[in-house]
Amino acid sequence: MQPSDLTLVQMGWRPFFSEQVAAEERNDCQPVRVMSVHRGMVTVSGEGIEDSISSSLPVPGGAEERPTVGDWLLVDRNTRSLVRILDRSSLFKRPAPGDERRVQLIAANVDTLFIVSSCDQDFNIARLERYLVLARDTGVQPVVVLTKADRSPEPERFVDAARALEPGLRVELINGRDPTSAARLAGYCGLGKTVALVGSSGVGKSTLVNTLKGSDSIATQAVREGDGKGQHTTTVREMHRIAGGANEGGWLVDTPGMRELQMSEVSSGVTEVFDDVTAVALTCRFANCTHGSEPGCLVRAAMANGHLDSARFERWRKLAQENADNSATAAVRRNRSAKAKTKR
Ligand SMILES: Nc1nc2c(ncn2[C@@H]2O[C@H](COP(=O)(O)OP(=O)(O)OP(=O)(O)O)[C@@H](O)[C@H]2O)c(=O)[nH]1
Ligand SMILES: [Zn+2]
Repeated sequence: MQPSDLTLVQMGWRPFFSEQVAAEERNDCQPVRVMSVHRGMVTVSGEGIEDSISSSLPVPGGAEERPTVGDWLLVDRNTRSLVRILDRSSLFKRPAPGDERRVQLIAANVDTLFIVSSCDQDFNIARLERYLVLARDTGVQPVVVLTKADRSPEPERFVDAARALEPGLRVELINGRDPTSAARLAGYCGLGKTVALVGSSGVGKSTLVNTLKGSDSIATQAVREGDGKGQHTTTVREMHRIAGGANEGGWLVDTPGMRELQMSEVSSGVTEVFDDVTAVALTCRFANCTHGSEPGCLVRAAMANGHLDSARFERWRKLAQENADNSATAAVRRNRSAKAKTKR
């Protein structure tokens, strides 16, 4: 089925977006969702429309005012030109490769993040914490998906370790190659829901994507697209329809950048995921304590008496430092683009 046959609700349209569009605006404009992004162009789907349009805004905006995968756009009903980008419910971004001072948008309007790890030597608590920080900071529901359950003699051990990370954290144990087993994830992939996957190489992300999508493989999902010069190129779609009975399926974002996310400007996520550590750190009587060798440091005292796990404290310190370093670079970037704007 082509997305153009789908209703807006099936594509993920909900009150959060429709409330942003005034009644009179609907006479001239219609909402479409970005399925993939290419140089200067985006492929979009809406009610009765599937097209490739220019990604330029009528008035160029800031670093985040560019359409990305998963975005909802308003386009002119007649010319199909981009009018504006609707506010996002969530946004994944990262420093642009090769130029850390620029920001690259990865995906927007994601509802759920599958944090994929396998029940083997790939399983790593620090890595799960990193992804949890990202999910919390972005405001996306995290679900830890443990693959290769069929290969581990004691898969429950991994489930317990993951559950211990956060009270109420969703953890699902599956065999990604088995559709019946992967169906445990159906609840997160319902009507119009958008899911993205993160996880290291080889844990089974592509396998899961293919299983959730049903029969067709990623490689066969190509979109024919005009490049504006009359020629045609074939590009890979980055939003995949998830198989679901009676068209109740959602969407899977599978864009390469999603797999290489970094920790930048995620302070609130760090605080939330490590609330146990930050709570102890707040009790420390020195405001600028490094919790190193300062005499009387309460964080070190908590570690000494077993109230705080020192390994977890170290993981927090590393992530917080990395976030601070990357956020400083991001601040420079924003400063620079603000200056460029006032010059215009
Ligand atoms: N037994 C078993 N094998 C699996 C499972 N999930 C994935 N595999 C296998 O693990 C290997 C790697 O899976 P991929 O899906 O390519 O992993 P990936 O995360 O997409 O890796 P990258 O593309 O490198 O990021 C493949 O041989 C899969 O068949 C599972 O649940 N059980
Ligand atoms: Zn201290």
